[in-house]
Amino acid sequence: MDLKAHIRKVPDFPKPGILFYDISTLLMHPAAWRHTVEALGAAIRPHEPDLLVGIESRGFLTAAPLALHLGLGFIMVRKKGKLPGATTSYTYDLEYGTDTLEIQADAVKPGQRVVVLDDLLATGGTMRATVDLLRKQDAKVSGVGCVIELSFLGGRKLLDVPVASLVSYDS
Ligand SMILES: O=P(O)(O)OC[C@H]1O[C@H](OP(=O)(O)OP(=O)(O)O)[C@H](O)[C@@H]1O
Ligand SMILES: Nc1ncnc2[nH]cnc12
Repeated sequence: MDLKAHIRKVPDFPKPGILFYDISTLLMHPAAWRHTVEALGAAIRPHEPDLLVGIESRGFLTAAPLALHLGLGFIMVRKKGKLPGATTSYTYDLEYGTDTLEIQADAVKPGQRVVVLDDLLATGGTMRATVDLLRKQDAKVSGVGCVIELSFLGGRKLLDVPVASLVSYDS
């Protein structure tokens, strides 16, 4: 299956000069989306996760069906202030300013193996911050996965765990 044929490229979104890789067209094609979920499942199963983690918001679309497919629980990592109850948070640097991600404090038990999913890996900052957040909660991050990797941005260099991606763009 040619997944690239189902990923729409939108020039100058959300800012001039950015080429946006849009999974909306992939989500609208059930056969291609099923293939995507199954292929990600095959790629991350060897990491033997106890739980899957999705990063708000497009990471939820990726991780939640995959968790059902693999028969695993699913955990949300959200932007600050969205999760009820006690949370663990992690603040990281952006090009300008900072951002904060949160997880519910009781979501992962110490030592549990987790795999983190997102739709797309670009600079790797979001994925790296999520891995650090999970480690703050003593989770064992056994790998990460994404549908799309923008390899020219070098995101995987920020990560010290195996990275699975289904399609890669090198420019
Ligand atoms: O590797 P990075 O440079 O950190 O970029 C990748 C992140 O950017 C996008 O999310 P975005 O912040 O646009 O949020 P969304 O999923 O809610 O659209 C994408 O879904 C990843 O989470
Ligand atoms: N070029 C891009 N397309 C879609 N999502 C992104 N997240 C970060 N960079 C992106």
